[in-house]
Amino acid sequence: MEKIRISAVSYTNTKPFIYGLQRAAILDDMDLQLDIPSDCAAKLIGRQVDIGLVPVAVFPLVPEANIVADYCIGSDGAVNSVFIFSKVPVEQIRTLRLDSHSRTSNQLARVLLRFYWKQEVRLVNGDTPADAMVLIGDRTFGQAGNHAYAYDLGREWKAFTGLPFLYAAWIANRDIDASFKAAFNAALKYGLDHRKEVITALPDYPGFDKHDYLMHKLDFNLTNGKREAMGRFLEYIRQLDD
Ligand SMILES: C=C(O[C@@H]1C=C(C(=O)O)C=C[C@H]1O)C(=O)O
Repeated sequence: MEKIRISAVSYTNTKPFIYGLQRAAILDDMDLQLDIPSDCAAKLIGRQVDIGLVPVAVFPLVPEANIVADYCIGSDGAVNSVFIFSKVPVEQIRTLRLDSHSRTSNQLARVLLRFYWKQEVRLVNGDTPADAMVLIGDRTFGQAGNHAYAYDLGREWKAFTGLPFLYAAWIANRDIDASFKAAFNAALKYGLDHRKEVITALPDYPGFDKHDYLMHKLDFNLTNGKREAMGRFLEYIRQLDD
């Protein structure tokens, strides 16, 4: 059998899933690759992999996109790893630097600035100085106190919409065999059920509570509320360029 090629996020948020997949009966049926989120997206869109844990902002770009798992990267309120770090309060932000690792959170920042905070901002790339920047993943751990203003975008989305948020989901770009999907879901669940072991094996990050992050801030269940949030979010993204 051809191996199923899978791209998963290389951050701490995905470690419970990796723990489960590495102990799964289907381990030999998979070619598991770890990538930053923007590369997960590019590989799934370009058909270099069959399944990816991909940022929801790119769903419309994935050919034959179909969700293959009941688990995801989400939060219900603050997530503690998706931020706008800013030199000024949000109503004074004029320039925003995006994060090259991100697809969803860059768009979430733009959506919140436009429709929630009602700010017009200019986007800048690379090392260009800016009033504020988007930063996601492990590079944010313990960093909130080092910036004049830190806006947790999971918290702000909930304040805006009352909804949880879906950052990334397990998406395929073709039909996946039902028995593989069942085993894949079981492996993800096994990893989530063993989060305590995963947390114990992680390094400590100064000023960052890894237990709280993986047990409480991240919410891994792909609920109806998160699906609703995805629909709302994709609709806002469409309106951004109007
Ligand atoms: C919560 C997070 O969720 C993620 C954010 C993503 C994005 O902004 O494109 C994509 C995948 C997830 O890793 C995080 O990375 O901190």
